[in-house]
Amino acid sequence: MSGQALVRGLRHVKLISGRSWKQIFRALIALCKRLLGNPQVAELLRFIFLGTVVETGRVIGAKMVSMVNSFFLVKASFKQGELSYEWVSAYIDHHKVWNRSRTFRVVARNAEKLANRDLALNGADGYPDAVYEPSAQDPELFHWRGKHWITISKDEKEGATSLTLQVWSRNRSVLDEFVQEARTFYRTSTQPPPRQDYDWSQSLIVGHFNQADFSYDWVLDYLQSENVMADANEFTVSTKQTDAGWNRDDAKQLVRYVPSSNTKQRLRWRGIWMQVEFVIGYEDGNGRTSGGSINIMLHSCDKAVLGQFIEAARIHYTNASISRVTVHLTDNYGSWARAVTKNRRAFSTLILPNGIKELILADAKEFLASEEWYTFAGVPHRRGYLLYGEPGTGKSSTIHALAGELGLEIYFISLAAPGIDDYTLGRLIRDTPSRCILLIEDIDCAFPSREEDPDEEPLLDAKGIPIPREPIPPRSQVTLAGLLNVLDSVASEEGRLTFATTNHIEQLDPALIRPGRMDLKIQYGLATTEQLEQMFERFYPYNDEILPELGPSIGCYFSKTTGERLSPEVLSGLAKDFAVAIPAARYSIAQLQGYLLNTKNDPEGAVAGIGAWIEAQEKEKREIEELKQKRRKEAAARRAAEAAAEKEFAEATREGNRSTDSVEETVEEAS
Ligand SMILES: Nc1ncnc2c1ncn2[C@@H]1O[C@H](COP(=O)(O)OP(=O)(O)OP(=O)(O)O)[C@@H](O)[C@H]1O
Repeated sequence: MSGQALVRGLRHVKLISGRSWKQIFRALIALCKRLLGNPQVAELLRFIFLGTVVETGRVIGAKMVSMVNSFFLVKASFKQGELSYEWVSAYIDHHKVWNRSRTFRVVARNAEKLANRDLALNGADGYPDAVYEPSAQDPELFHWRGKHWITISKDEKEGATSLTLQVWSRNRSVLDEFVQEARTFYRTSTQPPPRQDYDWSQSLIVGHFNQADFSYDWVLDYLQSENVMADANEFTVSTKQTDAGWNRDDAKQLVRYVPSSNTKQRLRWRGIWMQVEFVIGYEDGNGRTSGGSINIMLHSCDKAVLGQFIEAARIHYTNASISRVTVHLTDNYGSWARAVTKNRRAFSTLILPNGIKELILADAKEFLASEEWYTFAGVPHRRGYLLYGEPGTGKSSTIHALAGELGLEIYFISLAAPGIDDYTLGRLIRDTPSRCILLIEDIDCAFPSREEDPDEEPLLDAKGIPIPREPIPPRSQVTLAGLLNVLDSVASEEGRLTFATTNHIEQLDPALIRPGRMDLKIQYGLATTEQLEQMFERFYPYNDEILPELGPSIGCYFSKTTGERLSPEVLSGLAKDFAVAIPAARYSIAQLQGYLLNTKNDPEGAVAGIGAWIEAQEKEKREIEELKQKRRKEAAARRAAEAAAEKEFAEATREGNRSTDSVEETVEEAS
């Protein structure tokens, strides 16, 4: 439009002000005619009209397509991280939907473990195979059950994958059936589900078992028996026999495959898939691990299944421990750490003076069997045993053998262990089950001690009066009051056998060993002649079933001089010679066991060499005694010198004070 036309138009607008509507309308029509007469304006209006028609057509077309879609298509999307994604994904993999695809991501995997092995280029040379994994791609058409067409597309956005299904059907039930079938396929598949990092606690049952809890041991043991490591490919190789691992029961196996931290294994248990995650704890200064856990994700949302699993684990554990004794140990933080299991020690292998073994066993059995009586009589159902005496005389061995005999687990507490104080001791005891053996070793370390040595020079003060010695502070943070509290607590009333051992009964407070806390006190002494004879017979038994031609074996020994097999009579004679050759109550069984281990297959040699061994022992004892005497004398001389120096200093100070006083007096007199 030219500038003149615009000016003319505006002039016209001015003219219309104050006129009637009819005149205004006429003026507008005249203006439009004049504008339409302009070819550029006419062109612009034509464009606007055409654009409006095309856009309206497009919108109507899209609306119609969407109407048709919603009429003939059912659409569903599945997002990775959801269990439903896994169902559909596994199902379409199984139906090889992606095999016709032409867009892949090539990865290196062990083809044997793949659900869709057809997508792998098998090598079978022990090296990973090239595997074609379907990647985000154009939709695939899947002819499901031969009658329904489903378009499947896979999208990857910001690392998250989703599947979109479009079912070509008027009926939504086709989609329902498809999802249902995928779900059933996944649940019943013999192919392990892929390892998952997602938190599915909303849809599946997840159980956490902490190392500090006893259920951890049950579950760990059970999982090993169920061969949970079968599909693992990440291990920590351990040669430590205390580490529970794969091949644990094979004694010949030198290395064990312990699950690596945070590895996830799949296991099918009674038809239900479960994913097991091992979280390995940290190792404390004593080489024990704590803080670990086992997390189990059951492919079920029935809580009862978890209960059944735990019960199965518990029963398995109990059965397995019939031939073994479980010892629970504490960690540095005052909690029960993982248990160790030891082979059961036969009660018959204990060599104790006549009747002692039988007495302990009968007493413990009677106690366990009389729970009702205790309740009836209103007496706390607990029993305390104090085993005291020289080191190496069989106190700990008795408790281990008894635990095996009674099928009880041992809860071992060392009062001197770091982290054990009154509070943690109480907590530990509360956390033990009823019917177990609570073993408190070296109970004396909770008390201040002072080893009185009769030969030691008494320490005298300046006036020559003996100074009482400072008691050596206890090695434990547990106080007597704390210990008594724990022994008397309600938690100790549930059929628990408390065993305490000490080498120094004289250091124990009488309150601790009174009946009710320590009901049976048994002294363990150095080996008697009778025990020595029994010990020899245990080391060199005579076994009729072993033929001499089979060579030396347990129960078959040959004379070094004649080469003949030693008869039972000869062995019995040797046992007597051995026992009388050793002074009674002079050596512990542990010491003699050490000696006999050197002559395991040579009973004659054991008897022949015992004299020299005793001589060496006595010589060693004498030397130690002499060294002790020497140290004592040195210490006494040092103390005497210190006392003399102190005395001299005190006298010099007194002398100095006297002379100062006399100088002051002289000065005063002079003034
Ligand atoms: N009376 C015994 N019968 C059988 N074996 C024994 C006996 N005494 C000691 N032994 C053997 O000696 C070793 C040490 O024994 P044990 O640990 O039971 O002694 P202890 O009295 O508990 O010693 P400590 O007071 O030092 O703890 C074990 O290998 C055990 O087999």
